[in-house]
Amino acid sequence: MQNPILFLKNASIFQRDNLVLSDVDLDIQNGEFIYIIGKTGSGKSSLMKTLYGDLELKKGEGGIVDFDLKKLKEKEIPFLRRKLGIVFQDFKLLNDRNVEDNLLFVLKATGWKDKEAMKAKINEVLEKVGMHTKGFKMPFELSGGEQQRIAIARALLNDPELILADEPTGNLDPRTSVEVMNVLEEIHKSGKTIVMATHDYALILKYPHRTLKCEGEELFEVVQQKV
Ligand SMILES: Nc1ncnc2c1ncn2[C@@H]1O[C@H](COP(=O)(O)OP(=O)(O)OP(=O)(O)O)[C@@H](O)[C@H]1O
Repeated sequence: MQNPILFLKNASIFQRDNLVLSDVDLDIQNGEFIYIIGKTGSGKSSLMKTLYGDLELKKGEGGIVDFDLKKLKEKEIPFLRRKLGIVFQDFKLLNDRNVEDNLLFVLKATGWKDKEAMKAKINEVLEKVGMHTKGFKMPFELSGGEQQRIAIARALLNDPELILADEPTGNLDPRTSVEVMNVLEEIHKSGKTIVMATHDYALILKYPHRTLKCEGEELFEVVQQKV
């Protein structure tokens, strides 16, 4: 078997000094789509934050896209995040500039210089999420589902191997959630690995994938019927 794109071994997840999850063992292979489910406060976001370096891995071992989470230094975090695409529940678009400039901002911040290459990349990611005609729009002129699609496009800018999506449909109505989920499914089919935290059980029944549950300070795999 190849090296996992993401693993945790005997890991404990903390918020400050409070233990949120203990003895977490996790192995995710390239190309998988994984759900992390669990009630509010069960630790889904804390787990995701540990994976993108927002919370320190204080106990246990962990690796993600060739970075050692245990040894991760503050100055390495931006480089880790360039290899990840991160999608949040609340989109986090910059409201003072249009869609294209939101994407341009990220490209420039991550070292892109060539204007034509940046333009082509922006078109490519907008095309992928079906938003290529909306580049001139301001974020507040878009619906929630459209804003999330732009946020997904933004996550794709640096060709990440792995996408971490924390409740990406949490602010969306059921129909819009399905639209956004279809976009994530397409991205998965193109070969990307996706880890998605959600408490939307309707979605995971409609789009079944390996599912891990946070409960009682533990993370364990569940079969769909018991979800
Ligand atoms: N910044 C913080 N400081 C201290 N404790 C926190 C912080 N953020 C979360 N917690 C606590 O950590 C635990 C896990 O929270 P977390 O946000 O990971 O849960 P969650 O499963 O993502 O919940 P939700 O579905 O509501 O987002 C909770 O008990 C929460 O109160």
